[in-house]
Amino acid sequence: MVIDININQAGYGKDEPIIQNINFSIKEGELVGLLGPNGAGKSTTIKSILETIDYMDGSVQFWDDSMRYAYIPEQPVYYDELTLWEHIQFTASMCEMSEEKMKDRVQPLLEIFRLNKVIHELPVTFSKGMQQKLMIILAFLIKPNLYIIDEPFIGLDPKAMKDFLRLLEHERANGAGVLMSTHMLDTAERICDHFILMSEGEVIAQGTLENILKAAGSNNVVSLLDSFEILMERT
Ligand SMILES: Nc1ncnc2c1ncn2[C@@H]1O[C@H](COP(=O)(O)OP(=O)(O)OP(=O)(O)O)[C@@H](O)[C@H]1O
Repeated sequence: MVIDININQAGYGKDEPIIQNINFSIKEGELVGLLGPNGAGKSTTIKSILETIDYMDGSVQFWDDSMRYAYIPEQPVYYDELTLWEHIQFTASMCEMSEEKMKDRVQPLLEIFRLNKVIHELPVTFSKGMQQKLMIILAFLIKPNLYIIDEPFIGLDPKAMKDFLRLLEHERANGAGVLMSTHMLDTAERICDHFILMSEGEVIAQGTLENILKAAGSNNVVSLLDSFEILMERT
């Protein structure tokens, strides 16, 4: 087990809970998809896990204190005055990583994501996709126990997406867990082991694809998208 999440209520003010009764855990190597329409509460759930939410009643527990996570946000977050290389150095120093280890890990990533030529430039001059790649490189640099990824499928070009998923697969094989929020149900269906379907701040179904198809309860339901539509209609 990597993390156990039990959120009774959370939101942006104590009197107005936005999400309720969100309970799930993520095991080593598991990819859990957090799915739901706009406003369902996916980002609020992620903020609760990251403990950046204003109000939460519940608990978020890593299996042991030495575990750490990396968060890849949908909107890239960076320091305006630091270059790409300085971001890498700063992240490595926060993790007390040696310069040698940092270079070993980061060089292949810079090559894969084709950012070698801009290492001494400021991310503010990058395209959105390049900024997203910076977020991804920083996450893979620290090799966390848990990757928390908010909508990775918008902004990256097809090759970058393929490379990203391949690297993630490698991390999972080494025991990292992943929580990924997305609207891309066809891709989620292909890559996730577990699904959490949210609507209006609550979980309407969770489990394996088989569990979700079963919960939708129709013999004609063959895809995650179909099940989601049926389950949404019921709420
Ligand atoms: N900072 C905030 N203050 C108050 N309410 C907020 C805030 N951020 C989000 N909300 C509300 O919380 C609810 C859930 O929003 P959230 O961003 O968690 O949804 P989401 O599932 O991530 O949606 P999307 O797919 O559009 O990103 C929405 O009704 C939204 O208006």
